[in-house]
Amino acid sequence: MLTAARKCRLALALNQAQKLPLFSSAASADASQQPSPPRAGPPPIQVSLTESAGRGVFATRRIGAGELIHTAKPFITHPSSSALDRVCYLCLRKMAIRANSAAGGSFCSEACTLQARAFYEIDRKANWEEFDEYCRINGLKYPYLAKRLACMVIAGVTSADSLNILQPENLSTNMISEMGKECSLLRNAFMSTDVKHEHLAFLNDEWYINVLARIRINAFRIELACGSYEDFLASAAASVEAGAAVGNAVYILPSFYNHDCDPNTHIVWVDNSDAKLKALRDIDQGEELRICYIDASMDHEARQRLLLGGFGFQCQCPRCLSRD
Ligand SMILES: C[S@@+](CC[C@H](N)C(=O)[O-])C[C@H]1O[C@@H](n2cnc3c(N)ncnc32)[C@H](O)[C@@H]1O
Repeated sequence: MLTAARKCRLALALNQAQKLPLFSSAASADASQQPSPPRAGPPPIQVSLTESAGRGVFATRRIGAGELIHTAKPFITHPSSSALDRVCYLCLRKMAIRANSAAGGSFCSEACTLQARAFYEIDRKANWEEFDEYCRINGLKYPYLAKRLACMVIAGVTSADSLNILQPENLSTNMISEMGKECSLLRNAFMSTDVKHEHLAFLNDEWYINVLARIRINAFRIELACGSYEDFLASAAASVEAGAAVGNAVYILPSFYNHDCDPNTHIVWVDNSDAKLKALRDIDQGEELRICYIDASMDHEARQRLLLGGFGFQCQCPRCLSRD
């Protein structure tokens, strides 16, 4: 049973989420048929509390196997360092490597240029040498998502608390103390620019730790699938090109999907960071939609270890309970 206070908190959180551009449209496509054009209207899902895994995503009607449930726009993206000169700064679409491409990244389209212009300008003002070097030596990727979010906040395109709706990871004292260094490198990079100090007031250790705790548990590694959008609709689970990782991204609605080692839903990226959620089998109205956070081909022990270490929960899905 939900208490009135929990219902109220959930309603507030979802109301906040609905103000963000979470998804573009829902589409219907049976695996055996030609893909049909995207259908307008809200996707057939809702976020509600689960029995034991916090919030989750539930079907509001029967969803057929192969159906594209919805497409979600990312809230924050960042290219991986190896892909910086070959993917779009904003949407991570692959581009031809250009000899004269800007050091801080370039864009695939006018639309991406316009959408990112304000925070791209902030990004380009700062000297990232020390920050990049620290991340490179320590093999860190998530600080780049925090850096992008900081640029967006400074540019005024989002608020400093915009990720608070997402579940945070419980961080160890060790992790928290290491984050202090990352935060000071991030802050120092902006301090050397003409950004007004009052616009940097949010950028303290507490903000950084809160943001990283959410990014660590909710960020997706973006790997583009082989083939076209039609291939994606027609196949059960699109395959991924070798070395296809183009970056990382944080979404709002996809972050509410819980994990299952035998999932009924699959998330793929076809040509950019727009996430496509597709039903892997028939899903009943009211059933929870779950994706797999890890490589489902691993054995039971390895899956449990990874989920506990990386996401902080002991998987109790039917497959794990049967020790498969
Ligand atoms: C990406 S979030 C999913 C949404 C989350 N339940 C929420 O309320 O925001 C991942 C977190 O959800 C919980 N979770 C996801 N799948 C789970 C599962 N199969 N069993 C238990 N907890 C799960 C864990 O706390 C995990 O760290």
